[in-house]
Amino acid sequence: MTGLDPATALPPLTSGVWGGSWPQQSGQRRSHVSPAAHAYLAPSHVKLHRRLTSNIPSDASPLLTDLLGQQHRYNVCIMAYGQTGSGKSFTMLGPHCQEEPAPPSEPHGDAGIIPRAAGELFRLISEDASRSPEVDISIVEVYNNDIFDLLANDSCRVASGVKRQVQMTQQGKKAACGLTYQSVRSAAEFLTLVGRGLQLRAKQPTAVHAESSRSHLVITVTLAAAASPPSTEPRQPGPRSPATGRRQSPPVPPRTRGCGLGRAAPDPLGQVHATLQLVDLAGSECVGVSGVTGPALRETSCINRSLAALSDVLGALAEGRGHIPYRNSRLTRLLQDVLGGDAKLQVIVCVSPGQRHVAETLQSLGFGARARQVERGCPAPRKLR
Ligand SMILES: Nc1ncnc2c1ncn2[C@@H]1O[C@H](COP(=O)(O)OP(=O)(O)OP(=O)(O)O)[C@@H](O)[C@H]1O
Repeated sequence: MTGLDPATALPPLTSGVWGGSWPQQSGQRRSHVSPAAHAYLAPSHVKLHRRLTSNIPSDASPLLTDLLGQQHRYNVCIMAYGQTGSGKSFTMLGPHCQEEPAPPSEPHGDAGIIPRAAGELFRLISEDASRSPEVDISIVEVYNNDIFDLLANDSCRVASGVKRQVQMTQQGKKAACGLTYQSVRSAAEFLTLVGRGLQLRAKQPTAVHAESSRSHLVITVTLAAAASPPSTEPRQPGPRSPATGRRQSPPVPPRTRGCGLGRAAPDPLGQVHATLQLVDLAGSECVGVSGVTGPALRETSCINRSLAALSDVLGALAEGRGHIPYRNSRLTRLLQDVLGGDAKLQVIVCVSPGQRHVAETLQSLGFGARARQVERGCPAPRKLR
């Protein structure tokens, strides 16, 4: 545990949703960002997350309901932001967040947003068997301003731990090409894949955090019309995980897509109805405090630069500038569609209560305030076919 300093702790911060509602019809105004889409503006959702309390927001559920709405559907992105060691991975993945996340055992327990979202997603899907979408996930990390596909079934990766780099496209809204998408049919399968991706995620001990994530983790879930009716054949159970003892999913062949991340759009492999992105950002870091040198220093520099680019994008969106600097970093390029596009975006700001982290805390709160000021097009709901 890091970043905690009870002796000098600041008074508890209030936890709550800022600007968490969508505008009424009368309050809507047109977007500067995507006028062609005739989108309407709505505040980003920004939540202040306080450590050492029941700190896992359990209200990802309404967003998932939007994702699978009966009448309309929206793309959704939930991201955790904060200084290194402030609890982002704990918030997104839950305790033991370097391993396969555990499904929530109780409603107000410590399970992270990602296992909660996975459970809720499949619960909602099971409620309406008539419209069972095909659920695919991709997992990438942005490391040293490069994008790596953590699900790539690459013999090179198995042999040497080298991850496959994903090429960026030059134009259009799609941010990455050639990503591996794996089909999942249950929350357990979903979390098994997340666990697999996490094993490859770059980590490095620093003076602030012994298991500091050195990359931004982006999990993208796409929901598409099922290509064929669900099979009635009973599925063979998979082998048990040696680490958790839970059953693993039997292997489903992965596939790659020409373009993976982005807003719901027709796709060569099926009709994508909605996209959910779950983002555990790497932590902002003061080099003097984290004490990193050598390659870790380069990582820190890339993390800080990409977070600054993210902040710049939010600033430009908040001010309604004509040019939004998405291209200044791969992270913002990858998240372009959810930042300036038609997704519902929830930002969770993680802060440490320690007095010695007050500068970073203020910086993080500034980021949250900036995100909250962003007013984008109220997503044009996706009509169901
Ligand atoms: N609410 C909490 N209760 C108990 N322990 C927590 C809580 N939040 C975070 N921790 C612990 O604090 C440490 C740092 O948390 P975490 O790894 O989530 O930070 P982080 O913000 O993701 O850091 P980095 O950006 O460096 O990866 C971990 O050991 C984690 O288990």
